[in-house]
Amino acid sequence: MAQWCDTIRKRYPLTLPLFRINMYRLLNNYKCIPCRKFIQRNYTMEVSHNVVQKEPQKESLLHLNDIPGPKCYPVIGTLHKYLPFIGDYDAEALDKIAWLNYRRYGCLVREVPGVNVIHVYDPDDIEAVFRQDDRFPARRSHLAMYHYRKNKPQVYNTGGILSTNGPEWWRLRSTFQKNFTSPQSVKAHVECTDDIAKEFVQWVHNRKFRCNEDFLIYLNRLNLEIIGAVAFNERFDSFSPQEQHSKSRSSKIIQAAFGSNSGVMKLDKGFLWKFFKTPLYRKLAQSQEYLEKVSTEILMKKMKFFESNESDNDKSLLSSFLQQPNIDQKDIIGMMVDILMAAIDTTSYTTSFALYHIARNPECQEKIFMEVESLLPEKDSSITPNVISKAVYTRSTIKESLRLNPVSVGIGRLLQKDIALKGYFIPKDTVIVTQNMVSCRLPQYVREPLLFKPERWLRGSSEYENIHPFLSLPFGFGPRSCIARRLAEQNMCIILIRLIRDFQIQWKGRELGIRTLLINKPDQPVTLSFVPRRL
Ligand code: HEM
Repeated sequence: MAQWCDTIRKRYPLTLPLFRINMYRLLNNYKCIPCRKFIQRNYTMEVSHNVVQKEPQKESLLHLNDIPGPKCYPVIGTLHKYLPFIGDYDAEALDKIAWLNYRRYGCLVREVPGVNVIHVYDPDDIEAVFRQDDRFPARRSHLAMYHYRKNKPQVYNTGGILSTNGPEWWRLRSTFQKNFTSPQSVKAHVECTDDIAKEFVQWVHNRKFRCNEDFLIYLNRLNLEIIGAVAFNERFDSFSPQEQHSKSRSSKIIQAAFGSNSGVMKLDKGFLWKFFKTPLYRKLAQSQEYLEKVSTEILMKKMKFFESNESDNDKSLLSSFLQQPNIDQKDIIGMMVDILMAAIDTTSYTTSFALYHIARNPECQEKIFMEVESLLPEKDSSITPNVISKAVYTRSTIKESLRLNPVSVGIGRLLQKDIALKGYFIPKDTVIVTQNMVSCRLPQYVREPLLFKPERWLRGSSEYENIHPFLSLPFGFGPRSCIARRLAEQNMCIILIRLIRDFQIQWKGRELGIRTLLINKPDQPVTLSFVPRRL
């Protein structure tokens, strides 16, 4: 204890002058207990990180309610922080709130927007959260969508893989993931993805972009085409003039995927939709209905195709789903809707940020080009799984872009067991949000964290850094992590290789920030220019 007090007295005047008076008052009044709390909150790097406890001893730990955070009132908890005019938190700027919370309260923060939510910033603690030996890791999210699907038993068996927890989630996950995760089945989609990427590059050549156009619109269309082909063996013809119309099928799917995703977090925080159909709930329901309709049509078509025994060349995920014995049509419809919801915005936003960083870092762009040129000496050489595995620099560019701009600020978990973090007792059923996006930008974890440096991920490079494995988790972690990680990384790699092989890309906008709508959306148009390369 004496050593801890010395640590505070030595370091505190330099680092936290504003809290000086309070600190000494606390030390005098409570001897070393506040000292312990203080260190737990602020100087956690110096305290033992051995936080993974098999059975945390509740009596010797601090209470959850003692975790620092915004003031909590009866009934409304900390929701007042999000109220217009009264609160200073903006629900579409969760990254900024996370910064504010970190600076105000330290690396473990408690908010109560209806339920206890603990924000975790230290990668050692993030590891402790994910290393719990859960059979069925759970999230408390997509609550309204779960409610909507459970009230439609004629269409769905469950709330779907995104929103369902427990053994029912595992039934879906263990069945569907076989086709998503095995390296062989993912590699089988390289050829068709490359064909679509080639068509897209040709379209960009012909299109002659104006500098103020939002490239995201077209990345959405591209990713709809790719996921349509890979998952359902279905083309949407999204780049045809008639499909560019806002009432076309492809436009409506893209709108419905966004309409489903964008309301999730606000609906999770609210509860009125449980009693009557609020406008946001109605928007979610309409979006889900449209995705259901399209999925059902595609499924029916595919089943007829199957019956006629013409499906031998069909390598789509849907074709393999239809051969699974322990799922039925309703499970498949749920999964198809989840795929449409989860695939388009995530991959398009991630690719937008990658292009943004690459365009703003010409040296990095040149290195990618050199790599791509050596792998594809002719522009129309095919991309193969071998090319992707050798595109090491391009892949580290994607990794670095996801470090700075992950699709979600962090990962949510509903604790399945009691745990201890930083000397606090965190009971089962508490919601944890790991704040990876903020932590990834902190200098104690990454050197020059705001610089875009793919080399920091490259083993063998002089700039390689041994980054904590739980710092950047863009696809989550463990059995509940993104089911399509390999596929998404492969798709992005193919898109980048194709675009950079043909164009020099320049950024024409201001600094790109995010709107946090479950999936972090660029906060302004993605304005790029594409200068064709001569070679
Ligand atoms: C760059 C692209 C993508 C990123 C960054 C991403 C990221 C994520 C993250 C962070 C999660 C939550 C993981 C967790 O809780 O541990 C997740 C879950 C999920 N993702 Fe992705 N994703 C991407 C693309 C896709 C695609 C293309 C699909 C579908 C084809 C997809 C389908 C899913 C599904 C179904 C889940 C829920 C898994 C479960 O709860 O068991 N994702 N994704």
